[in-house]
Amino acid sequence: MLEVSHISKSFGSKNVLQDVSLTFEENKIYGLLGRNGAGKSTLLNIITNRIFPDTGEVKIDSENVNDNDAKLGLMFLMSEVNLYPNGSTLNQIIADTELIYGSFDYAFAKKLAQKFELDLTSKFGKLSTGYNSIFKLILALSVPVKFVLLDEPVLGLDANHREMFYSELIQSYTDHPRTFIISTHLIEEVANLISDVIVLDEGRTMLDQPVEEVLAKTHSVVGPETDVTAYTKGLNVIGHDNIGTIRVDYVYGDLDDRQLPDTVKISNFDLQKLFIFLTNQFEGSRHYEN
Ligand SMILES: Nc1ncnc2c1ncn2[C@@H]1O[C@H](COP(=O)(O)OP(=O)(O)OP(=O)(O)O)[C@@H](O)[C@H]1O
Repeated sequence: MLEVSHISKSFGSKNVLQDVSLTFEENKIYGLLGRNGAGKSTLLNIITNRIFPDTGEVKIDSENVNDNDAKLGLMFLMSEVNLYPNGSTLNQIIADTELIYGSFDYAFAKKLAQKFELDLTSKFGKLSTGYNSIFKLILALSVPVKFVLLDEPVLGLDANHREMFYSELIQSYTDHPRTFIISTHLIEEVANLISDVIVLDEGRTMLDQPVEEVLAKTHSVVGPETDVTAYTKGLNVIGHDNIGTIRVDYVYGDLDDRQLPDTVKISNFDLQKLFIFLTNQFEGSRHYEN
């Protein structure tokens, strides 16, 4: 179990993370969502000890990860930052990675390189943006860690390669279950992949729940405007659409046993819509978990 407790971090006068506490359980796939600048990369960097929080701590199985090689070796962070020398070949970087992590799934890495048509004798610095991501993803999926953290994993990948990556990730997870934390803006693409969703908003935890539970609380209420607004009065309406005389109210939360008029229909809506409405709400109506 990976635990983040009361993490706060400022850069100058900007509070980037404010009292963030999260628990990442074994063998789950977490989607870490948030608008630009919400603090996602900062959080992933703090978890993996690349930067340090002002307050709070990160623990794996109750042990602080700070300067703790045994615990840090259980995590791998793939991010936009290039940690590898431009002049090294991909094979050399793989060998170095094996040294750091103690072992490496060469067969799997080779299979992936073949599938993505990546030549492992290429120099790292010569890779295109997409292939730079592909190589780092191959590393992330081939190292023997318990926690794989992916920060914008599909940056620069074309649609075919993104599909391939998602299916390889599912296959790899099925073969060797472990915990994934995936920070992404491509919510629709990961919606069927993730088991739990975390939304960071302006450095605070807005949502931290299993996807199934979250979706069960989404209700789009459709019908004639007066009937819809009368029905949703007092409910947590987080957004609405008007299509001519038809109104859709988007409700997040449990519905009570109020009478549903015949003219009004209710169904669930998706994670991306929920994310947009939640992170667009007026300052005063935003609800945080901390
Ligand atoms: N080293 C730094 N020095 C100063 N400010 C920083 C530093 N790193 C991050 N920030 C600021 O912290 C805030 C959060 O950045 P962060 O990269 O964590 O957000 P993010 O959620 O990953 O955003 P994006 O989705 O745009 O990548 C931003 O306002 C950013 O400018």
